[in-house]
Amino acid sequence: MSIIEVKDLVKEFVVVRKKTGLAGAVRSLVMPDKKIVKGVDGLSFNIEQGDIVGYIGPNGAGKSTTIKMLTGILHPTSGSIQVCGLSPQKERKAVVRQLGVVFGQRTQLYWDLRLGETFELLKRIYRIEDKKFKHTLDMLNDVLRIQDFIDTPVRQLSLGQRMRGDLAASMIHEPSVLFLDEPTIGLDADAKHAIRQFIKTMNRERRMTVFLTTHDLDDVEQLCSRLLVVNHGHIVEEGPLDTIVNKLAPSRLLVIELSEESQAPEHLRAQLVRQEGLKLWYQFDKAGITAAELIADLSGKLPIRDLSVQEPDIEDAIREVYRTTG
Ligand SMILES: Nc1ncnc2c1ncn2[C@@H]1O[C@H](COP(=O)(O)OP(=O)(O)OP(=O)(O)O)[C@@H](O)[C@H]1O
Repeated sequence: MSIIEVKDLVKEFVVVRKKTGLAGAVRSLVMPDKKIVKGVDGLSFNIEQGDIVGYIGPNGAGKSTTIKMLTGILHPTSGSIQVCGLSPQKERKAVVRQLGVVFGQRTQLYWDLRLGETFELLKRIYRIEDKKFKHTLDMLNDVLRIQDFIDTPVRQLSLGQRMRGDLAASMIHEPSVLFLDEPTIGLDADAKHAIRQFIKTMNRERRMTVFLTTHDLDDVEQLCSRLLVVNHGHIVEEGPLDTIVNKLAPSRLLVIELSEESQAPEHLRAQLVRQEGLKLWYQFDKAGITAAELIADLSGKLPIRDLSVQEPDIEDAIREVYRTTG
């Protein structure tokens, strides 16, 4: 059984269009002009335990709406969700014990409490015994280095410290699934690195399943074993990042620098697309020939001084998915 199962999920929001002016306001009250907005529209996917899945899509694609339904905050209009074999809507209390949730744009911490007091409060809410609590906090401190600011009120924490505090708080009750909605947004390079290390460690050592939404493709590259690309509320691509990029942008470039001027040879499975002075660019498809084979073929015919292989741009490939499914 998959740890998360989503089938034919739909979430409709009713939006009332406001009319302008006093007469318009009165008319809106008597006869509201209602419009249905589909936040999620026929969404289906499964996630296996221990996966780190990147859930990506353009603005307004339905990512946050999905996370809110998976964590029981929102009720679907139709369709079914199972998380750890439970319904987040019907068995919310039991599901919440299994989940950690972090929203990068909004803290879950108590603004007026010190970070350590927040952890104490969560300990009581989840009824965690002293020994286990101390053990988990020590482990979280090892990875997230929260000890330095554990006595600081949450309102005074920097964004990076707050984010580490949020992640620690989401892990206090040792959940089996962690939902992260843009966990690295606005963070500097060091803080991003720390958060990514934390996610990798929790996944490796505790087999924790991670469901991650992000607009930062470095998060995706460094963390995710699998991607779900959502657009207009349903899945438009899925699979490992490499597979998606290879499918959309199969060409690579071999850039060769010559030691002396030479006639560039033709090649059956690569195309000479550019030549400038001592520099040559050959375009080739990974499925047709490997870079090693092409280099071996050309090195006998050309005086090569230096070379490099340019992989396709991941952002371009992902933008292409959004464009073609938009
Ligand atoms: N409470 C709401 N009332 C009305 N419409 C909503 C509501 N919440 C979301 N929507 C609409 O549902 C769609 C999906 O929104 P959602 O916030 O899930 O997108 P997202 O993929 O998380 O976007 P972003 O990357 O910008 O955060 C959008 O069209 C949005 O306007």
